[in-house]
Amino acid sequence: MSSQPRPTQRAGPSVSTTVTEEPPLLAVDNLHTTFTTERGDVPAVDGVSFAINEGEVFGIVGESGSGKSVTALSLLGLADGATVTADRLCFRDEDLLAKDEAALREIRGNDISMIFQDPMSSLNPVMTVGEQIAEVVRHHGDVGESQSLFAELRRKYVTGTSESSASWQRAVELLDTVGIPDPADRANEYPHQLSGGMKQRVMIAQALAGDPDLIIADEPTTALDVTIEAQILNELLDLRDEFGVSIMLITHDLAVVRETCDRVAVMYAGEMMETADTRTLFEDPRHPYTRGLIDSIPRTDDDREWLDAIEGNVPDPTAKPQGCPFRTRCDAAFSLCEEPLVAYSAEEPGHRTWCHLYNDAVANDGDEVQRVDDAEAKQLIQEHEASDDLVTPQRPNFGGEYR
Ligand SMILES: Nc1ncnc2c1ncn2[C@@H]1O[C@H](COP(=O)(O)OP(=O)(O)OP(=O)(O)O)[C@@H](O)[C@H]1O
Ligand code: NI
Repeated sequence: MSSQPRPTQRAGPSVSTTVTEEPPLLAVDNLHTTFTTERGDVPAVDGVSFAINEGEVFGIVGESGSGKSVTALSLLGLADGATVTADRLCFRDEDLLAKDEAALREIRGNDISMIFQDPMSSLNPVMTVGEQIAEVVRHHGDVGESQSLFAELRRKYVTGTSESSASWQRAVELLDTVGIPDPADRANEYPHQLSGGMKQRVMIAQALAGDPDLIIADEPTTALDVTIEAQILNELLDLRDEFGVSIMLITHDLAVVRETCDRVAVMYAGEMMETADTRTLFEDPRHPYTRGLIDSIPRTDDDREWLDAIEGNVPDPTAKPQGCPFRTRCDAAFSLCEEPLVAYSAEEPGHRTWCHLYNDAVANDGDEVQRVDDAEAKQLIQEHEASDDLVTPQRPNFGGEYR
């Protein structure tokens, strides 16, 4: 993005990026989210698989319209008007698809929190920020204060939360944790009294109040200038280091990914293009789409226009080319690209590329096809599809029944 301060580069993934003994915190296998609209079905997420480990910062990156937000919303039952299916959608060993709305609400309050780009979508403009956080703290239930409806309404409309109460003090502590100066005073302010960066911090504090294991942050810094962005991202990384919370970071900015994420999934048109640990993705990008995204990261301050940006746009989900959805914009497209996509594993564990250039019957120099045996390649694709192992090499043994 620019040479302005960025979060410092962490020394590589802090968590094993490969096969873990423990089941992942979140396991998503073959997720499909289809909206039913007047103009027909919109397959916004079309067969996405990934896993997030404990304490990991996992990035999802892709251009606008690639299905990042819908993926996140689908995990928590928030994709209104959509049908969500998956071979597996598990938080720890719990099947999220089997949960009803009340159970999902509990999970959203206590296990998985979401932070959005626009803080005002989650902050209440007529409540002080301390009040809003204290409410979440009480709901989480570890301060022993009454959370009866009457008590909450009385606090909300009459007394306010007492500043000597444990929930208020916890709220102030959380505001301090996320780097808000003078937190005791700030707690008494309303959202509109705070700058964009401070509002975003309040949202993070609110997300933390339920003591979650996973924070899903959807473009949390996109609306902020780069300096504030760097601070907020650092704040998020500190939370991971301090509390071991896992973070799913959604962004269209690969520069942000490079400096914050342990592992990353590149999405395009509702599908996976490539997954790898972050260092591998930047050192050895395999998918032409990933290369295009990396090439379009501005290198200097003056270079803000994305000179090498990939031409064209993400196709509408209703009008995707069959086979690889990227092929119509891809310089390396060749005869096989109309065949269904499968994941090809690279040498580095967990590095997978959904691109037929990496079919064993294709000889390529990583950019261009040198030779292809079509019949053999198609055969391999079919065998590949049948072999679930290749698509999810880390598949843990849950032993449950999943839709
Ligand atoms: N409620 C909805 N009804 C119909 N289509 C939808 C709905 N929500 C999203 N979509 C479509 O799903 C696709 C993916 O959208 P999504 O918001 O997930 O993209 P994104 O990767 O988050 O993009 P951005 O970077 O702009 O936030 C888009 O084509 C979008 O138009
Ligand atoms: Ni989005």
